[in-house]
Amino acid sequence: MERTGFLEYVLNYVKKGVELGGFPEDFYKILSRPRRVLIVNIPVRLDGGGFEVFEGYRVQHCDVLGPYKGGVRFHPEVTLADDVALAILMTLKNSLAGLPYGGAKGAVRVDPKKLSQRELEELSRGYARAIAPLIGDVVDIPAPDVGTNAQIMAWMVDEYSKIKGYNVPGVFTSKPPELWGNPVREYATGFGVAVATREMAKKLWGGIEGKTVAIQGMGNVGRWTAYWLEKMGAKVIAVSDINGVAYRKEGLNVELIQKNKGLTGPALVELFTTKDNAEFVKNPDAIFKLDVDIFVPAAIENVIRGDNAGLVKARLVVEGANGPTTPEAERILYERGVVVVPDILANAGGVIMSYLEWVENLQWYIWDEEETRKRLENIMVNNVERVYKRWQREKGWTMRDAAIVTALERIYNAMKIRGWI
Ligand SMILES: NC(=O)C1=CN([C@@H]2O[C@H](COP(=O)(O)OP(=O)(O)OC[C@H]3O[C@@H](n4cnc5c(N)ncnc54)[C@H](O)[C@@H]3O)[C@@H](O)[C@H]2O)C=CC1
Ligand SMILES: O=C(O)CCC(=O)C(=O)O
Repeated sequence: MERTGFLEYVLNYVKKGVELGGFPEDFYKILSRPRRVLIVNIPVRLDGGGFEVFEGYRVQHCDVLGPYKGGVRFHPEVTLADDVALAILMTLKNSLAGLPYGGAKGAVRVDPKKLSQRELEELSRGYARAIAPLIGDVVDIPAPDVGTNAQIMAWMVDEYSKIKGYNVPGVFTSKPPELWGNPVREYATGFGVAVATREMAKKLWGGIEGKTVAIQGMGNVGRWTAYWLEKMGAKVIAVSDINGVAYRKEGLNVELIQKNKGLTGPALVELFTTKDNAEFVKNPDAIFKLDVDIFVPAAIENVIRGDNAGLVKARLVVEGANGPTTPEAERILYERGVVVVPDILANAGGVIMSYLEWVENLQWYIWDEEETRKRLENIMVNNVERVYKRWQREKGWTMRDAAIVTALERIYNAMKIRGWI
């Protein structure tokens, strides 16, 4: 497997965590490799005739704390090494959140936007069939990530249930509310990012009210972060996607997100410029340089790098995406006094909500939306508080160091007590 920059960066962060936490070197040796990797090839009959075969993966990184858990990415450029990096992040994230889960991640090398609805369904069902021997509701529980959504989870859970011959609702999470899902999961990651931002804004400035925000990426995470941050009193003045940035100094009309639930990505950015008088800046990278209090990268990994970290004007960066900040950028931001709330803390709302949905599914029980959101919010608030306190105690550490060491402690203790190390 060829290592990508992303995997190198994640391993670099883990290695630093193992050193800072005073763990034995063998612990790093174990964590630096996934327990199991499955490579699959999925043939799909194309509408125009003929077949395309798509390569996919399911990486199971570590299950010391419980069943493997993590999303599935549909992206044309995703590699096996990226998937390993994402699976390692899931092990850390699930540990930090206090969930009874290990870490995993899946991926298919495909641009889902280029498939028809029928082709997408065939691919999703084909992927579920291909990984079926290695997953299960107490074994490995996938969910959405970039390029996948609740409809895709519905096809996958249906396919898996057909193989088993009975309904298995808990084998995939983030399903539609009509099919064993919980309405909170659709916005859970963005809601969690907003809660983490609000809690950190209280620490830095005494509150979130009136603080200006720029958000990169208007997919599932970005758009719901914008929605909830505005509800909490922040002023979202810029949002971006691959084609460019929508900017309005007085604050964007974020209600448009709720009113146009079907729209995401570039289409949503365009809506702000046509319906909300926002200025459109054609260069998507303009988002980094804006004079705002808070910047939320919520698109993809490796976007804040050594070459642009110096341009970030925000005092607080909250990682909605997984792995958006490279180690070099992290050092530059740290030296400039920019606080970075790390991915494994900030975007854990998605998997925390997945856990709540899974608990409902295993018991065939249903919680209502308000009750579930309250549970999610309490867990997020407690987790931010725990990591913040640890960070304050350890001079010279970044907030990521504090989060990773806290996550590693739980994993190490479980390995120790099980006799694995
Ligand atoms: N969906 C979830 O529940 C969770 C997602 N994440 C992470 O959050 C990030 C976003 O995920 P989703 O919102 O689910 O994906 P998504 O596929 O719904 O949206 C991603 C958006 O980012 C845009 N984008 C890609 N590159 C960009 C760039 N350079 N500049 C601006 N926009 C760009 C895409 O066009 C798309 O609209 C990923 O890193 C993912 O791993 C993390 C935790 C949970
Ligand atoms: O909800 C889940 O299990 C997936 C979450 C995920 O993939 C992530 O946090 O990156």
